Amino acid sequence: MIRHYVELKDQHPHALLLYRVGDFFETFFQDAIAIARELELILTAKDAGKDVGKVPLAGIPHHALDRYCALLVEKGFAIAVCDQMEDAADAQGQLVRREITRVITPGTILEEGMLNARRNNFLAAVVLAGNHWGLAYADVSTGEFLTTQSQDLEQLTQELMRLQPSEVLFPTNAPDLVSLLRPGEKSDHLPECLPSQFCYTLRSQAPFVLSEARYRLLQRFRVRSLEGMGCEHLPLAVRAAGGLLEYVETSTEKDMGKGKGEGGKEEGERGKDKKKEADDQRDGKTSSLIHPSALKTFPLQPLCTYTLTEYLVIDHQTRRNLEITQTARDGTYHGSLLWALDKTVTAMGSRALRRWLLQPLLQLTPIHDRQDTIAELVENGSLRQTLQRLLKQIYDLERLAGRAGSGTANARDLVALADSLDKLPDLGRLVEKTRSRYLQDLQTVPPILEHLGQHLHAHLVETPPLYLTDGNLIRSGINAQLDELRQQVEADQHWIKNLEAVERERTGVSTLKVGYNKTFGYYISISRAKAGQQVPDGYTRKQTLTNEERYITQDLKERENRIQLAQDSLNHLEYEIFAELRSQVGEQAELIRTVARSIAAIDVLCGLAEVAVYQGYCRPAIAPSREVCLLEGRHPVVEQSLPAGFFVPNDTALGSGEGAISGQPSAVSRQRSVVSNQPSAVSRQRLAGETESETPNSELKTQNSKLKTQNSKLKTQNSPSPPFNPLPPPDLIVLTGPNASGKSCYLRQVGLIQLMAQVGSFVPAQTAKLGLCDRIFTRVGAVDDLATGQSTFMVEMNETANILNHATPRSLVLLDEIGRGTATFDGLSIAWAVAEHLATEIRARTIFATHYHELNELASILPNVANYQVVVKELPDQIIFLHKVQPGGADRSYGIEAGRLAGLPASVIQRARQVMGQIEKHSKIAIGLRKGGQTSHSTREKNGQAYPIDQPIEQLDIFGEG
Ligand SMILES: Nc1ncnc2c1ncn2[C@@H]1O[C@H](COP(=O)(O)OP(=O)(O)OP(=O)(O)O)[C@@H](O)[C@H]1O
Repeated sequence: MIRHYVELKDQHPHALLLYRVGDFFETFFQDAIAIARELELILTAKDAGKDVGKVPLAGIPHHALDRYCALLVEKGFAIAVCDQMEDAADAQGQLVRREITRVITPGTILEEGMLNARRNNFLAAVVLAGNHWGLAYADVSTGEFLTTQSQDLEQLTQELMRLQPSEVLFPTNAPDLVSLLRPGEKSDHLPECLPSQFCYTLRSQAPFVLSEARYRLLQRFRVRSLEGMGCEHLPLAVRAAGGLLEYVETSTEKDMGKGKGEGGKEEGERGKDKKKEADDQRDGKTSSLIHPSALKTFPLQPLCTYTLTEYLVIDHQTRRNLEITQTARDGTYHGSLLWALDKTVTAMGSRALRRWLLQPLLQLTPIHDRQDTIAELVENGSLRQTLQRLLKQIYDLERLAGRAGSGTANARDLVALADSLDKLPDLGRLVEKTRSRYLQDLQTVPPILEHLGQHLHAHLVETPPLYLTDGNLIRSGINAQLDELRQQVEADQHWIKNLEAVERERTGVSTLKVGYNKTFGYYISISRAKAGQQVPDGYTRKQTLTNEERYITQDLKERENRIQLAQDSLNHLEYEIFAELRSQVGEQAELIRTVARSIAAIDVLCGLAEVAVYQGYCRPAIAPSREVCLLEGRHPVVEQSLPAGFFVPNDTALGSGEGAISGQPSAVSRQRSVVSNQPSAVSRQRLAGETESETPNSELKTQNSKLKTQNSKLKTQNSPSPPFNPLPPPDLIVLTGPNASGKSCYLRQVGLIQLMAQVGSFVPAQTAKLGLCDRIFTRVGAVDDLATGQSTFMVEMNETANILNHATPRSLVLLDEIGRGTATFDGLSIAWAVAEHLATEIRARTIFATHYHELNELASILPNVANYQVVVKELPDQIIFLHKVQPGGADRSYGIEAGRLAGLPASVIQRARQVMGQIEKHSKIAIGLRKGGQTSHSTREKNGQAYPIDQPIEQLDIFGEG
């Protein structure tokens, strides 16, 4: 047995091998040590013979296989399940025949209990060629199969972070090709651009070679060219997709028992195995893990090619900072944007919403389509509610179709699918008179699906058993042979039922009974007292118990055999009829999934309409401009977390000019860019203490005033703009305010509203006018990244560098404090330079929240910068947070007050106040900057750059009085 184990292990070295021995799935050697550690099981030892000695052993009870497998897969292990294919008794002293029945890897799960209904389970494949890359991904449970190709490895990392694949295939020339690298495991064969938190399966290069990959795709989808799939001319995308397909196809081949090993099955033995499967399942012996005789192949949808530029780019940091699908603090769903918006009623809808939030759109038409549908569902509340009631009754069609297509659906799955298909005509009628595109998509139900639902109902009983080989799946009146067999079994069972009365009368033994047990089958029992007197004619003793004797008769045995045979034929026939039904469903898997996607979209839109109604959202006007214009905007998550009416809404006005969107700068932006060519000079002059009237560049001034006029004109045309500030909307807002006043909240609210608008959702504001943006960047208080050995400050600088290198005038940049992790003046200088660069060189729409009040100076230097502050009310002993954003800059942070509220000892607070007094009195830099350069600055040249220097700074005497 150990030798067989080792042989199998050699064939599946990347997987933990669970080997059925009686009631346990055992593991030996390293696998035993691994599962004992991972599952907290007891590690024992087994004697493996004289030559080997004791080997480590750990096992799990057979009935708990699914649960333990789910745990292991979640931890990133692959598992090979080796089951017994015959009873130990049948083996007659030989080694029991065993086979690998299923190989599960994190990316190829189909088992319902192991999948999260509300999110996709992606398997990805990556191909690299220098700085270029190809990425394909598939969800084998829902059939999605996509591929793309691009350059810039950073983008690849970001795309993988968006997908969060459960397993990534990577071709390499590594000698150890079969190993599966668990999250965090390092390998020399993995390039740095592949994030280490995923599971990697190293594959050979062969299936990823272009010709091989292309051929496989052509074969699979029965096409002559990949043109229709959009990737004929994208070699890296084709290679990744072909390599992924090969993995999926070979995993199923393996699962089908095509692998070598002791138990390679002959065709003739299949029937016997089915019977064995039936027996085992009846006895509750086997797990519900997909059986090899059932698993065909994963039905994947035709390959789709996508480009990264189709969607709003949200990098991983921004996804985390905006808490789109999980909170930044503890990674929970509760408290995320998804949580606030998810009012879907189906698993398909929930998965779709997650996808939509992670891929906001860049094109106006699809955004308008979604908005139109939400608007219709907002207006027509009764339609929305009836739709949601109906949607609730629809099961996960995407995954049910997948299980049918892969031959793993059970009868309950098909009944659920039929019930769901039955609802389609009702859905169609309900949306008959609707106007918007998504609702109209549901108007026509493909007749073939309507018929399929009826067909399934006509064949399958209402509540079939869980196991397929137990019979009682198919209704009577469907198949003549089935009816005949059933009648025969019923007649024989009737005969046995009557036997007790007949035999009592014939033998005169009134206590005679007819019974059944698994070992002996049917028997006649007579109490021992009576049996002692007289054994009736034709009775053969079979078993003696304390109080009774058990007999059989020839007639009874014959009937029993007939019942058994008929029942076996019956179960077999039912299974065959069922399998035929299942493959009919499988043939329609693609069509079912198309309908499922329309249903999922409607579910999402109904949910978004519901949130819009109950939370009072508005439909944003989206235009190809640079505007962010919000009246009474709110944070969608914080608002829902606070009691009704507690959230303080705030206005936002940012950015103007249209040209940047289309790539053709408008007059306004052209003029602004003239300004942007000169800013450093201006700011340097300001910093150097020159007043505006002394500015030599009078042309610049004229440009600026023209710009202001144009912007205010634009603003009037683009009403409704909030009556927020009479000046043209700035490109950069410097946002100051005390600790905990609401700066971060405001910043994120603007980002989330922009994102929601590009998802097509209504937004939490009274009115909203938003330009399409190409990227949202955020930089929010960093934490040490110990894993990569980066300090807080370095993480912050990396993130800032990324923003400055990639932001465009179409981007929205949200900066929550920069430069905090270093010396105050270093930090302030960096913050200043970053803000200046964003406002003048990049001209991205930016909100810069900061405690460096000195940055307020920028607004008086640069025309496209404005100051806002979150105001508080100061009482003698405390401050009251008003959470209101208003024009102007705060001059204090009330940090010491925040410390007092947090419970710092009174003596520390008092001392801090004293120290602050001293610093304020003596810090020339701070005072100088705050006074807007009115103090005597001078400039000097260094490396060709002008920069300000202050009067020599006095040594601060913060410990004394003077
Ligand atoms: N507009 C608002 N209405 C009601 N409550 C708000 C509002 N904005 C923020 N808050 C509340 O105030 C708390 C603090 O807000 P936030 O974290 O945004 O402050 P902050 O100014 O960024 O503070 P710090 O400078 O210390 O980072 C939030 O957790 C939220 O509960």
